[in-house]
Amino acid sequence: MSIANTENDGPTAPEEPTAPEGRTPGALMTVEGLTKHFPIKGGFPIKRTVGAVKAVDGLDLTIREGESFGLVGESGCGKSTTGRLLARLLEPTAGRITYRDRDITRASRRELAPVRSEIQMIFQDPYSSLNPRQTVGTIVGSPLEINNVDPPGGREARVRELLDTVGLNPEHYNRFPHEFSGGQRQRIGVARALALEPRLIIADEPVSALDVSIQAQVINLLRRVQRERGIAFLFIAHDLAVVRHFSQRIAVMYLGKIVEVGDRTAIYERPRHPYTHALLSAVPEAELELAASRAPAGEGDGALAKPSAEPSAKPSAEASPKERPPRRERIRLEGDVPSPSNPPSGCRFRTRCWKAQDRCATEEPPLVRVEGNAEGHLTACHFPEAGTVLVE
Ligand SMILES: Nc1ncnc2c1ncn2[C@@H]1O[C@H](COP(=O)(O)OP(=O)(O)OP(=O)(O)O)[C@@H](O)[C@H]1O
Repeated sequence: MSIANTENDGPTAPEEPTAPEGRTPGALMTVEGLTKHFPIKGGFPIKRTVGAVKAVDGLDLTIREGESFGLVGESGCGKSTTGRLLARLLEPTAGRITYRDRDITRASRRELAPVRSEIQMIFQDPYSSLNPRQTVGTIVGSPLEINNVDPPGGREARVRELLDTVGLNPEHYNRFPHEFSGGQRQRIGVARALALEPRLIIADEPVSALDVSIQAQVINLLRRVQRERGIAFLFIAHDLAVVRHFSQRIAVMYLGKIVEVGDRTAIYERPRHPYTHALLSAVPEAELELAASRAPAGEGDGALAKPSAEPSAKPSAEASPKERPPRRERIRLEGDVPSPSNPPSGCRFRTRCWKAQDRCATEEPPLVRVEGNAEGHLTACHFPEAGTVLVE
């Protein structure tokens, strides 16, 4: 997709997300060995567990205060399940989730109540995620009501303010979801997610169901609220151009596991895992450059990642040809993601990997910093790519 900067970011918006109240940015949520196996039932007349869908299978990651963390991978890799586990909408099979130094893995409903208000979700489908029988005012105000929050000035005033924040007319308070377009409905979802002033928003493919032109507007809205309010985001997507546009750090997921994680520049300019390389090569170069030219500057950003207030079809003028990342070899990934109920032994990607050798079938590669990787750039591969591969 191409990104048009149609959302007004506002002249006073800071360029980088900052932790609110001057707190030092640090770990907000840490996940260790997170696992979710869905049982497969079979047999007649008595149904028994005959297997398991290993949707998430030993995930380690950290989301820092105020950062936007991208999680990408093909359909069926376990991204949505991860998002729902982190929001504690699903019970993990194993592993640990720590939120602000508190282990919330097995927290009871009551213990979770204060955490739930700090962690909000935005869903993919703006049609099914809003109750068609409720007015916009009721939908956006429901988190306030459920949590018994009475903001100064009252709930209605707060909801109207939220509608204004997300670019909707506060006068539409009494309208119903069907009276809005897809993009506007997603804005309603964003307003609802903001109602309790969350610290973390888990956005599960928030623009995938929208028209390309509308996608850009919603992404720019999310970027703006992230920057202005210092909210951490877990941004789930299969589209690498979109994630680059939004996230400072990115994890690439394959069949329930993270295969590579690093800051944006490392992932896009020096991918080491063949799967990351393949995903990147599926995104047209022009889109990556365009997304890069619009991405907010952050740690590890290269010269391409200068924010641009004006939409432009060209890469950033600051980037000399020498500084631009070289073009990548095109790689066509054959076949589908194997079944998570019976993942390949060793490296799970080996059945689709052009570099696979015997060792890949017997030994699972750990997620580690490999030679030549920058700090924080981890790769799970026995035979990592040498860096960016030039075309011809
Ligand atoms: N409730 C469930 N019961 C059984 N299997 C499930 C359940 N939810 C998800 N799965 C399976 O877990 C695997 C991972 O699904 P998940 O939706 O997390 O992947 P994803 O990467 O988000 O893909 P998509 O982009 O298509 O949503 C899939 O094989 C899916 O069929």
